[in-house]
Amino acid sequence: MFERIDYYAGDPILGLMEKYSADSNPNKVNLGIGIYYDENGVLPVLDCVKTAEERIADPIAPRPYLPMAGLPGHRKGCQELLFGKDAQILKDGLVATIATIGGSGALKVGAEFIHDWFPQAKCYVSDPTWGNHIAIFEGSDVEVGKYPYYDKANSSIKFDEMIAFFETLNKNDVILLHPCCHNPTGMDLTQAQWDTVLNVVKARELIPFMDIAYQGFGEDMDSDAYAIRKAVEMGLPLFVSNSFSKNLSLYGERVGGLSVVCPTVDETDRVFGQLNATVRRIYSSPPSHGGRVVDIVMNDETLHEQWVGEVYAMRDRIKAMRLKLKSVLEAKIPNRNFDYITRQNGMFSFTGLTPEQVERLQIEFGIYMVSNSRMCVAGLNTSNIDYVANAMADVLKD
Ligand SMILES: Cc1[nH+]cc(COP(=O)(O)O)c(/C=N/[C@@H](CC(=O)O)C(=O)O)c1O
Repeated sequence: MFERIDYYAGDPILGLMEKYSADSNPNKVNLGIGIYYDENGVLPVLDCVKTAEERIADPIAPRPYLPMAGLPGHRKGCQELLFGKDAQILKDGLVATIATIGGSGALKVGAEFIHDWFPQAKCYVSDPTWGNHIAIFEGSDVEVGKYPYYDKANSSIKFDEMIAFFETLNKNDVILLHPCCHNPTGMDLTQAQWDTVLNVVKARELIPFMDIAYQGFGEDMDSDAYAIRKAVEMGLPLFVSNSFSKNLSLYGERVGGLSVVCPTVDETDRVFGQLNATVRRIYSSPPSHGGRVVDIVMNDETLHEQWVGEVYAMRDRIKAMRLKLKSVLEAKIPNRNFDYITRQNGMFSFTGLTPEQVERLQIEFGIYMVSNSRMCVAGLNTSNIDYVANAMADVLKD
């Protein structure tokens, strides 16, 4: 019956977790999946989340279905985080926002919407990008192309090539953009470069789809949303998928959002309705527990302030690990340039190691990175960073 079904080769990122868990090496280090671990190598529960959880637990309430769009407070939290608390478009009711099953669910609903209502559109992703971007859009029968983005040889962005490529695209083509903390390269555009990109988007009437999964891990909550708010200022139509997995450390609660900025209230209503219809036919409604945590943390002023501080502490620890790794590697291999480690932003560093070197790190040292050479810097801490740097130096020297 099912003998013709293909075997699943596994996911290049999630599959690493299983390998890592099964590895008996006492020195093993997980630099694979984009998860924030604290200085003790533990996945933290944020204090603001603990408070929210206590409020949810006492008194414990029934668990009815949520609306297809999720809790209003979850949706409001997404909107104010992305566009700014006092954004005019929020006052004018020009943003259709739904709570989703993580950022992945937001991308899926967005891809389905594009497929249904912009059937001629192709979606272009950065080269390289988070692998699941391609799988999600192709899974919704949206043709996916790649735009030039990362220059491996110079650890830089192929900016002119990228702009020239965007200028060849057709009206309503979608370009999937990382507003901050690019996955997997960590290389972000400057604000001036974003202005140039958005001017081309406007001129070519492209559809910008911005996927922000690490807001707060780059510079700060507002700076990390620069591209989003600039697009709004320019009056562009805009899709934004956001994830609370990382910055609320709520990975398994599957909390995120999808927002669509529209020109008129009537169009916002139409889009909001179809987003609901799309949710209904895929997963019907989002999970309630995570939604309630998001609602409480995002809308309680004291907890929101505490949350921002906790995200910045995670951000700063990652930045400290970048500085330390760079200095240790520079000391060990003085003739090699490691500036890229501190020029990159957010959780990831694109180390430029070859697949063979990545494999050696895994087999000989129990150090797990993604095969494309992406390292999750948040997996480093003062206890393992010298071990990792020494191992990297070993494989780089040979
Ligand atoms: C850019 C980006 N967008 C969306 C997501 C999905 O987020 P979620 O809210 O968990 O559905 C991830 C997850 N990235 C990490 C984990 C994964 O691959 O699923 C990663 O890149 O390791 C991203 O890196």
